[in-house]
Amino acid sequence: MNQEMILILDFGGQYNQLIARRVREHHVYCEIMPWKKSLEEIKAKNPKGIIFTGGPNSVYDDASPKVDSALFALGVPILGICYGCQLMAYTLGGKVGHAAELSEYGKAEVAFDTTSKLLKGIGANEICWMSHTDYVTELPEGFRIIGKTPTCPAAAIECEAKGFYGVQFHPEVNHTPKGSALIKNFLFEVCGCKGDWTMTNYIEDQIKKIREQVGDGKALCALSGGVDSSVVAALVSKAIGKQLTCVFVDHGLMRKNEGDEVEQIFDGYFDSHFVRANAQERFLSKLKGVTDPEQKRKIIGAEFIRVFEDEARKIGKVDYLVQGTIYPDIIESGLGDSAVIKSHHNVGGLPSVVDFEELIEPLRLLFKDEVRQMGLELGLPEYLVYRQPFPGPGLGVRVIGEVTEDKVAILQDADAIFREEIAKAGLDRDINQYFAVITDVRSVGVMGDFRTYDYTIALRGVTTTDFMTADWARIPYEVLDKVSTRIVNEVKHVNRIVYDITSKPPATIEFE
Ligand SMILES: Nc1ncnc2c1ncn2[C@@H]1O[C@H](COP(=O)(O)OP(=O)(O)OP(=O)(O)O)[C@@H](O)[C@H]1O
Ligand SMILES: O=c1[nH]c(=O)c2[nH+]cn([C@@H]3O[C@H](COP(=O)(O)O)[C@@H](O)[C@H]3O)c2[nH]1
Ligand SMILES: NC(=O)CC[C@H](N)C(=O)O
Ligand SMILES: [Mg+2]
Repeated sequence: MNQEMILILDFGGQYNQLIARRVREHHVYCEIMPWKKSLEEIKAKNPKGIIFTGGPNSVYDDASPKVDSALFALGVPILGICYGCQLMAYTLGGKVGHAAELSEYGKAEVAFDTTSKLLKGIGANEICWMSHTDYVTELPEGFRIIGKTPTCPAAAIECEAKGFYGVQFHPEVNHTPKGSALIKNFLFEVCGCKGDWTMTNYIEDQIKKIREQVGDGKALCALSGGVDSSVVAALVSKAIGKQLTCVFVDHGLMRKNEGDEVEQIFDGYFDSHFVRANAQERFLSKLKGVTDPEQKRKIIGAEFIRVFEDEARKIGKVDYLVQGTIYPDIIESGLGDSAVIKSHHNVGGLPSVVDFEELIEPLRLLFKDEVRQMGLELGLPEYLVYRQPFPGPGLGVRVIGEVTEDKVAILQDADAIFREEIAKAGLDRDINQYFAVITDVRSVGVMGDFRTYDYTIALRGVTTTDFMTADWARIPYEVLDKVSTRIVNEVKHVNRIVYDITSKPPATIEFE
């Protein structure tokens, strides 16, 4: 890719993803790189500008992350944020102090010197969001102060001649209303970016790259019908057409009619081969008698791989495996110094087992909303692009206890009614994920003067942006009432409906 790019050096701050989002919002491409990368690797990226992120450490600790001072001699503009600002000042010969009594957390009004390029169009007094204890006490040579608060004398600094800027506050968060404007100024006024990052260009670049990589080889794509794998299949099929085979594994744990729907949509949809592997019985027999959630997940994950291997063998020699890995997947798996959040047991284990030479992951640097945008540009219909996520293990983690054909069928019917009513009420875009769960609890009911002893269905609906934390959705009572009435009337062996009102944490989104 030869378009202009900004490099974000990650020092372990909590908002690093947000910095990347803010930069890309201005149509400038950027990548996050761990601070440990060598000067050579940084130079090889040929960045138009570098942003140092915040971080939990203090620069005067010997063990804290540092940068090669030669970085400052590359002639590339640098913006340091919080720890990044302190690190820049420290490395260039300034001083950084610690003042526990002067810690600033939250909003502060910063008085700016608006003659600075970085502050073009920004007011003389603006609210900015702070989160620090250390601060720059002595500027390096050639620097001047362009922003201060009563407690922080160097809230913003610059060395215009070299294109070095530092801010003690966090311009990337929404609590700094003019933060986006400041980042824009850094990109356009300081680094001279043009803003040439568009999804159309990115798609073209990726298609070219994939063609070069694959040559006349063959590739395989695990296609679930979910957003990420659908978009990646659309992209790769545009690049290499018939050299790609998409394999959809129907494990019998899909939502009602979903297996047929996926087949209907994707068989012949792309210019590639499509295979539906009907593996319902294989999965069910492996899951017989198993009740432990982790064991269920492991069995499903392993069986996925077996099915996949079988399909790969039928196709012959396959050199490449296409995956819909997206940026948050990578960040959550512990890129740089950010903490590992959770490794879900899904089909991520495929490449180590099946013999592929290389992975193709063209979405690995995109955020979910960018993936959706790509899907739309590639012509995928909105209902596919805006689907709610559906976990790889499927209903296997929504049937509590042993998975049986009967319980799966009851759950599919109840879940279909719930989803139908949510859509009818126009709530499907507001609630980020919603589904039914069949609990392993049976209880006594009375229906038509008879005693029943049947299952309890739990409904779950959450609002979330990142799926790492979530709140339970305030679904209107009338909608819940309708769903409840319909399920107990239309689905046999269900006599009780409950609604889950826990957030994550302490609960998780899925029950298992
Ligand atoms: N039933 C399936 N058949 C084939 N591949 C699958 C199946 N379920 C999951 N996968 C593979 O596992 C990957 C991870 O699943 P994941 O649910 O995270 O992504 P997705 O289904 O593509 O998108 P979404 O997050 O919207 O559900 C998928 O991209 C796909 O490659
Ligand atoms: O592809 C997947 N494979 C899995 O094994 C898996 N487990 C949970 N999820 C989805 O991840 C999000 C967070 O789920 P939890 O709060 O239950 O951990 C929610 O969106 C879940 O649906 C999975 N996705
Ligand atoms: N948010 C940050 O980057 C904090 C930097 C440094 N640890 C401080 O306390 O000042
Ligand atoms: Mg999925």
